Amino acid sequence: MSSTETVQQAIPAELSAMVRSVKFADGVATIIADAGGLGRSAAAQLQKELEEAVGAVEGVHEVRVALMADKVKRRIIVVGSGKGGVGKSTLTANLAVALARQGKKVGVVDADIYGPSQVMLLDPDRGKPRAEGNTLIPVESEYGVKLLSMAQLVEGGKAIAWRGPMVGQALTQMMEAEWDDAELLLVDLPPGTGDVQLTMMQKFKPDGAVVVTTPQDLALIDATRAIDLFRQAEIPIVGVVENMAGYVCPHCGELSDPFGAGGAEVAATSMGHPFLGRVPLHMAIRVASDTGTPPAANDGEQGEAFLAIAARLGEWLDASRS
Ligand SMILES: Nc1ncnc2c1ncn2[C@@H]1O[C@H](COP(=O)(O)OP(=O)(O)OP(=O)(O)O)[C@@H](O)[C@H]1O
Repeated sequence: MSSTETVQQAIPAELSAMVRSVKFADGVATIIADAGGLGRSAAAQLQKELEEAVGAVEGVHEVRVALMADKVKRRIIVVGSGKGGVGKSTLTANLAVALARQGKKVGVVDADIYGPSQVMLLDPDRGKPRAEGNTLIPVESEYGVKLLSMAQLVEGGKAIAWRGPMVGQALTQMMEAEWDDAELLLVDLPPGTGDVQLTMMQKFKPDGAVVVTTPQDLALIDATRAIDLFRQAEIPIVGVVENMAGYVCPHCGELSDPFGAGGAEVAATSMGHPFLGRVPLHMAIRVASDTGTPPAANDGEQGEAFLAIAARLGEWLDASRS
């Protein structure tokens, strides 16, 4: 006759430390195990091994395994800009890679539904996300960053002409994907203040927003508008980044300021928000980005500005941990 004790004895010694309770009644063995700290596949393996070991016990007709997992406290940081083309996607990809290098588990959501560019930046091999039921499984980029982008879900080169509700659904599917152990989601927003931003703020309440601008007056005015939108939605502003700040001549290395200089810092400070740093306009940044090798993945000069801004974001995340 099988009993709770015989079921317990059937559990392999190397798994028993994870088992919290075992019950056996009417042919059904119920096991509760602690899968905290285990990744998705290790947890699935633990479940399978328990089912096999206990299922082999005479008199056991059914094995029910319940795994307790650590609840990952996942935070959401959106990267926005008032205006297109200021380098929001480039910054998002490089911040993600830099934070992953610091040991953070990071996911990137490319919410720039109409002009997704994270695949080119982070996963030029163009992996396809899998789906389990209705849940998407993000692609693992080679930089240790998980990625979901509309570009993975639609055919390359096709224009995306969606209406508001469809955009909201696509965003929701990406945000509610199986992000597993990711503790931080960086969301690359489309430029401006449209449907995606509103859905994002109302439904997912980001923990903070990074606003990117270039030094031109027009970009700064638009950035101010983006900051205002976040402020109205009570999303804390992590800070402002000035991209394309100063042109580094690829021939002589001289720095000039075709778009002006320092405007973003002045604007951020006057609104009472931190200035996170500036990234120079450098041809090597564009070339590296276009070939899917974010400068922050390497120790070269072009990655330095991104690494410094990522460190500031990391400090902000640590300081605002509840
Ligand atoms: N600091 C930089 N130096 C050189 N090129 C840059 C820099 N930042 C961005 N770029 C280039 O500028 C272009 C626009 O950048 P990116 O796509 O990141 O902007 P965006 O704000 O996300 O644009 P969109 O509005 O299309 O989403 C890209 O070709 C990118 O490689």
